[in-house]
Amino acid sequence: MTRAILIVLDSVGCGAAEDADAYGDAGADTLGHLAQACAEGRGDRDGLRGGPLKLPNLVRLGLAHACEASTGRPLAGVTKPADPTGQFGYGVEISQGKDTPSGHWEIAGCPVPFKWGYFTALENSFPPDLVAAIIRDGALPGILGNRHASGTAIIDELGEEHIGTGKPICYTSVDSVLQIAAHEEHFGLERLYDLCRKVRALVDPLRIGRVIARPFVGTAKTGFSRTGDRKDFAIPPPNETILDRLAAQGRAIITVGKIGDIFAHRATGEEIKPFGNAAMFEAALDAIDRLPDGGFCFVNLVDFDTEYGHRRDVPGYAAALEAFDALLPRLEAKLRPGDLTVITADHGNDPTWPGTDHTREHVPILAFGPRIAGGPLGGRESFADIAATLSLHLGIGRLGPGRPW
Ligand SMILES: O=P(O)(O)O[C@H]1O[C@H](CO)[C@@H](O)[C@H]1O
Ligand SMILES: [Mn+2]
Ligand SMILES: [Mn+2]
Repeated sequence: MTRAILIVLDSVGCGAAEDADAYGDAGADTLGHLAQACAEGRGDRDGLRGGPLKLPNLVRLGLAHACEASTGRPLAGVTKPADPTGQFGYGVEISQGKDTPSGHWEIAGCPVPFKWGYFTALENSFPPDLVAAIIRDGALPGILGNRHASGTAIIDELGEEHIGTGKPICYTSVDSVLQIAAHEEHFGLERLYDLCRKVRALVDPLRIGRVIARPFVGTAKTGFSRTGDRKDFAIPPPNETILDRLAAQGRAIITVGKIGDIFAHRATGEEIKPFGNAAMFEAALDAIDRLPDGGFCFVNLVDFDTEYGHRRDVPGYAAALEAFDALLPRLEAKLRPGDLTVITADHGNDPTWPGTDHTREHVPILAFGPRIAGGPLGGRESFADIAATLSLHLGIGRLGPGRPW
């Protein structure tokens, strides 16, 4: 029997998609622009990192080849090996949107067949009847925000007023999200989760992908910071995913990071949710040790997106990728002969791009394992090719509309 390990590097896109223009993202390129910025010295930060982007293990597996296949341009400052040891290519998203659920569901074999609802108005983003229902169902004195915002900026701006008034901070973005920030101590964490559950029910008819609890701590004096207790309340995937098929066949499933939230906890097996990429990587290593034959380990590493992409932090993004790269050999050392590991991403979040939102991009696909011969996978017409390949590898019958490689 074989095992499969799927790692999503959240937001690590590799070049604008064919339809990026429709999203205002023509020319975006998370990995390409990151490498370019680092090669030009814009990725330097004292005490953190400096110089060109150094990803020797990912590049050995074929990352630079995958990027070049996607964009037609070499990754700046990165030397490509003659023969990558992994299978390498890139994926094109067929689902609409450029957010986490669409990307992950399509990777898992379930492209999104409908259009998401969005709150498009930059100010007064939520319709008055929704605001009234949130206040009523949440027994709230009112809400703050009610606009498009960056989550770190809006708690700096409204955190103090939130503490003083007891009104939670509600905001959105170009994604299909309604986010609620509230102070863990003054408002209460469980109360915030409870409010999010109520709001989840209110926005179901609007096809909003996620209601996201954004707890924070601190004071106006010390500054406010978000905690690791973020929780996403997603709608469930509309069709069968590889997780559903595996669970139905009694296979072992271990999910690490926010995978449980993204799939609305349906067939997500043993969920492990530590805080931060490093802790999640350790949890993934431990999961691989414990994963029995026929099992599936599905990991999301979110810091690239949350901590660095949305914050447009080039040195931070580069350092996080380099840290992941440095850990990869420990994962490779744990693989057994029948294992297949796939590393990919769910969308882009170009840290050099205007604004603070995701970017509609291709995603890199790297596949490797002790008995997997390296070579090109080309451009895959859907992220669902990943689920198709993994399902055949695991012997559960070809899953979803994707084409296996
Ligand atoms: O600025 P923060 O709160 O991190 O928000 C970001 O997080 C959401 C989920 O990824 C995105 O839609 C984006 O708006
Ligand atoms: Mn994401
Ligand atoms: Mn994001």
